[in-house]
Amino acid sequence: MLKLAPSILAADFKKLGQQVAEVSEAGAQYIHLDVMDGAFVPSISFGMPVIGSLRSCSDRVFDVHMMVEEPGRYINDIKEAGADLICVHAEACTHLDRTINQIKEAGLKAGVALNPATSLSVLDFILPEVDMVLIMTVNPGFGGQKFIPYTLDKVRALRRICKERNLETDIQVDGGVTCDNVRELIEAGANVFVAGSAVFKGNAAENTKAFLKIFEEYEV
Ligand SMILES: O=C(CO)[C@@H](O)[C@H](O)COP(=O)(O)O
Repeated sequence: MLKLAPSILAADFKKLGQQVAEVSEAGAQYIHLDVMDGAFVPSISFGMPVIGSLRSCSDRVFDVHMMVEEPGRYINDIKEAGADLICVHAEACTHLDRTINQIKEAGLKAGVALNPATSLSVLDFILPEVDMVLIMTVNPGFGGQKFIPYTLDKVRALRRICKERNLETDIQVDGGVTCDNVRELIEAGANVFVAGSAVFKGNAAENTKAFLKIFEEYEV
């Protein structure tokens, strides 16, 4: 199933709860929450208190993207705040296997994220252990960036590897995703689509529905 994960980084923070409720009611399956520490990425966003206070605004999957050095330090706190899925960067974990296990032992879905230039080979051994791989389609740290075209080949290659290994791993893409390029991403093999600006700039409910309408073209 194709899923939309609106990234609240692009939402109007003055009315965050309302915006999260709007995209949830419009049918978005996930809410994407970008946690940034100012070290792994240049910017600082928000953390547990914000995630916790948004939890009552939506019953959708809370998909927390940790752009944080050594995210293993925060797994239990993020779970307590209301996460359903935690995605950590391979580049930010000295002990990726341990961190993935921490997430799973906490009873949450586990994802691993890769920066655009990071090779898929880092997934060789961990792939069967994760529920989702996040292929960054921009360099992480900011919303509103331009999609990096070579990441499409990376998505294609990862879907091929998953098929060869008989794995139904979710492939999430994040950065510069719009209604104009989402078909190409679907055809490349992605099935979870993070969109910040393309959802929250303008009418968030209408933009959500526009993505979901495109997804219907692919549902059998
Ligand atoms: O993780 C990130 C940025 O690091 C993303 O989730 C962005 O928030 C996506 O924003 P758009 O490119 O869709 O505006």
